[in-house]
Amino acid sequence: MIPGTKNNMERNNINPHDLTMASDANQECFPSNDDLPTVLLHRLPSFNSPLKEILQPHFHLLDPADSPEPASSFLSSHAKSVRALICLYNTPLGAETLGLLPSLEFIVATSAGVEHIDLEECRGRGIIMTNASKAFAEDAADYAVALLIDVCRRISTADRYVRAGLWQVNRDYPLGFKLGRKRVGIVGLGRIGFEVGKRLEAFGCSIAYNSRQKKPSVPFSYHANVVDLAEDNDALILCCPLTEQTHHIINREVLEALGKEGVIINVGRGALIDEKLLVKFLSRGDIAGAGLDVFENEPDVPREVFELDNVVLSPHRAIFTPESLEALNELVFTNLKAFFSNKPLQSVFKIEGKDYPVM
Ligand SMILES: O=CC(=O)O
Repeated sequence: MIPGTKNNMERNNINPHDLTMASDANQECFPSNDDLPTVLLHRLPSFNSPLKEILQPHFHLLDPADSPEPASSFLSSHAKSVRALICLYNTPLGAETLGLLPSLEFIVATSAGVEHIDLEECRGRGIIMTNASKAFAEDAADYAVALLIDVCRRISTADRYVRAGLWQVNRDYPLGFKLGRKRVGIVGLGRIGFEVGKRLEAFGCSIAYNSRQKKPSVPFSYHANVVDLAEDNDALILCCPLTEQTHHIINREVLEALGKEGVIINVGRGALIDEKLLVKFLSRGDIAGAGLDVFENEPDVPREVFELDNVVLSPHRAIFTPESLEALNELVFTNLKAFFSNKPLQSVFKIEGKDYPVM
């Protein structure tokens, strides 16, 4: 366990600058301050300031946010020696920025999804990459299941009903429907999708999935095609990364196959769904409901869904808890330490060939 995360620091009253996290391997690797590898902070989430404190003693950190210069001129003049980079999911990392970093060997994405990173460019340059789904999978899966239960049992709607004083007026609040024994199709069986499946099995649901390849070691049934998955299931839960192949993977054909009783939950990325079409299907009752943590143009949410009681909305928060941020900080630190000590990385994904990241 990494000692320097905020919760731990508060609990244990530790000063992050006193941390002695450098292992023997680290000491061998970084014998003096001058030899600390340069790590660029390509924007950190504002709510995750402990990460900087954790990394500070072990790496030479370069943070454009500390400089009054615009990021691009800062990078042109200071970033030639950057060997590793930490980046945030909604900050694009394109060929132009990567071109300012000739020594870059390693990218640490602090997100599960990496559609903001130019993967082709990284592949071409042989840059290694890790993402954060290992830290986030359990919390994202809890949230996906919570959204599904909320939509099925109408919990958010019931909350609004009670708060509006409608219970006194009408005792017949409409029934929701049972989750147990429902058939659930998971789109994308990476770490998050697998955790969703595990949880829903415990509720007595039957689980099927679609992903690029059948996974020999999982007990869930595989559908090579999302239309078939929608046809055969009562709910779809989207957990896959956004790529050219998965953009609008939920299209008219899939929504029609899901049908009037079908529910869709999205904790992946907004653009996995053709959002305008989804709104039409929801408004007309052509699918039963949706639980949406992500949207095509965040933070904009189509106004029409505000009127719909069969939709539960959430501001892209599925992955975040204090615990998952603590796990993220641990993962980022462990991976950087491992990379610069030539040790195996956690949650690395291959970026040669046609491989895409797992969420
Ligand atoms: O949505 C957030 C992430 O991809 O980590």
